[in-house]
Amino acid sequence: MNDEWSEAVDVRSQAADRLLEAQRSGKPCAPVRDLVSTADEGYAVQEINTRRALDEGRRLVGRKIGLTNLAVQRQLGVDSPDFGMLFADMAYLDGLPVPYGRFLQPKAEAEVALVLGRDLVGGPFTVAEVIRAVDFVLPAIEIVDSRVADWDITLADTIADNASSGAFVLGNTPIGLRGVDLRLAGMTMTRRGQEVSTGAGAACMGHPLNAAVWLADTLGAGEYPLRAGDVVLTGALGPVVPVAAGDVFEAVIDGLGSVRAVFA
Ligand SMILES: C=C/C=C(\O)C(=O)O
Repeated sequence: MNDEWSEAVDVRSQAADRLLEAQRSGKPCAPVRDLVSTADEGYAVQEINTRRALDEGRRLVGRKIGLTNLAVQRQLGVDSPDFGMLFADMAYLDGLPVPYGRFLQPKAEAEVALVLGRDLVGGPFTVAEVIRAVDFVLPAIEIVDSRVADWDITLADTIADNASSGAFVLGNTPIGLRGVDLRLAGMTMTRRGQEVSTGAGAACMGHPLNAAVWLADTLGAGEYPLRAGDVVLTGALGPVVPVAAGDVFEAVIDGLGSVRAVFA
């Protein structure tokens, strides 16, 4: 290893350590953009903490796609999608308690979740190949969280921070893609009965399957391609909403049904 290379590795490890310590201590940290500035560097940091998670025995069960919605990009001041890893311990059941205390600064967003029945290795993929790989679709609430204080994030910060992922709740009624127009599917999310976010499938890169093709292509040739059984959270359909302890969110997506996140 030359000096320049080992210095880059060291800097990325420092960024990964800072984010992991924030997660473990429950105390948000400073952004990591003093250490990493590009998307690629952010993914290198994310991968360090992914390896640590896998080494600890956490099970990879899917991916989230983030920043697919122009409104969300504007909210966060970024201009491209990204992805993060979903582990089994991040999954909660529809309508059952989600422990508020596991998050630092949680926000909720409603999404279309795809569950794959086939691997998507290699690529690039056509939309037809991705459709054939989707076993079923579910409504989902993703709880995003940032280890970075006050959500003061750039694209590199959020990518390094596992795309600001926190947890997710899936609906319980699987629906086939046949006959569902995800582009036109409207979404309404309420908090304690009050409407707080609305949108439609088209808000997610024009169609949630476009986001899925982007993800499959991005991961297909890498170390962690999409596999049969993986959950893919395709990205927020409407504005992201802050969560307080005791909140109950319900998201309804036309054609897919509903899902509830109940914060204990
Ligand atoms: C910061 C996270 C954003 C997302 O998860 C999203 O846009 O879906």
